[in-house]
Amino acid sequence: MSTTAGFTPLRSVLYMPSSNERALEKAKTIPCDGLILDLEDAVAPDAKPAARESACAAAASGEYGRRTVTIRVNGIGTEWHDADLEAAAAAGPDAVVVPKVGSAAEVAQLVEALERYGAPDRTTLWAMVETPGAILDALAIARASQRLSTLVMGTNDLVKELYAEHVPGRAPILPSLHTALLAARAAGIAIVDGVYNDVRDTEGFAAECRQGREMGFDGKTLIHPGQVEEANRAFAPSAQAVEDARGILQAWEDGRGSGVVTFNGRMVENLHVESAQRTLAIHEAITALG
Ligand SMILES: CC(C)(COP(=O)(O)OP(=O)(O)OC[C@H]1O[C@@H](n2cnc3c(N)ncnc32)[C@H](O)[C@@H]1OP(=O)(O)O)[C@@H](O)C(=O)NCCC(=O)NCCSC(=O)C[C@H](O)C(=O)O
Ligand SMILES: [Mg+2]
Repeated sequence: MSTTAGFTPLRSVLYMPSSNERALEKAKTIPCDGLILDLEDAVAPDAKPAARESACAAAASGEYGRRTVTIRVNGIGTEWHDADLEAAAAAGPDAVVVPKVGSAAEVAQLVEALERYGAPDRTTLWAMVETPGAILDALAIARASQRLSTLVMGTNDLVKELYAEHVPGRAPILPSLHTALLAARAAGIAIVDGVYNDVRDTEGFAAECRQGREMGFDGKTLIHPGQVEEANRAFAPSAQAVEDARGILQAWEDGRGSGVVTFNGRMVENLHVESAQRTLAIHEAITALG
């Protein structure tokens, strides 16, 4: 995991079935910010024990460089959950991703289990919010533990549970996306958007990245290496945004002492300075990835 001044880029977080050895190998060269080694939906029941071993070996290998490496375990209440969590805790990935987290009490239960199984302090918890109950309890979930660092949208399950439909623009789930975003920001944690299922539809994917960025997501979860480049571009500050941020800081510096200045004809107050500083911190963290 690569972090600059406490900021870890999560523009592109790629799922891969942990049962797919080729994908696990290929991931070492894919320029994504994060990996989710999946044990849940992408792995058939009879392949789960072997996939668990492969995911844990990969996470413990140290062969994924600067990428944030996570393991998605099977959900609470499934026959695989306890063994997944115990093995993942011992492997010590950057995070353990838990699907279908439903309440703050479940977060507390997961954190207690990670500690009981000896997970290193560096291993955080990522909670997937993908059920109606999780959306309605999103703030309590997001604030439930210091160990919870990230919310992950599960938009396939959400659409399924709502009896909704996948449509361009995502109108049926926008209230849910906003609610989860509000919760993450109120709790001061990261949040990544859901996946785009049509790996051939590059235009639709780019539009959804743009929408996610404009809403405030830190990045997007992905299902195919071909989606990485666009997500990295969409969730990074543009060259213009970086230039503007530098200009705002300079204008503020030049007008030292006054509570309001202008930059390119636009009003600049302290809050705009804070946004500019955040933009530059993100830009520096991304640049440091090399
Ligand atoms: C979607 C896929 C099944 C498509 O597979 P395929 O048609 O085989 O892809 P390609 O032939 O284009 O693959 C080209 C090469 O890239 C490698 N590859 C493909 N996908 C990945 C990947 N995700 N990570 C790493 N490498 C990947 C292939 O191995 C090929 O390599 P090579 O042979 O060397 O050329 C497939 O992309 C796939 O399985 N994707 C991941 C599916 C997944 O993990 N799903 C679960 C998570 S989504 C979800 O559940 C979200 C949430 O819970 C919700 O509710 O929304
Ligand atoms: Mg799901």
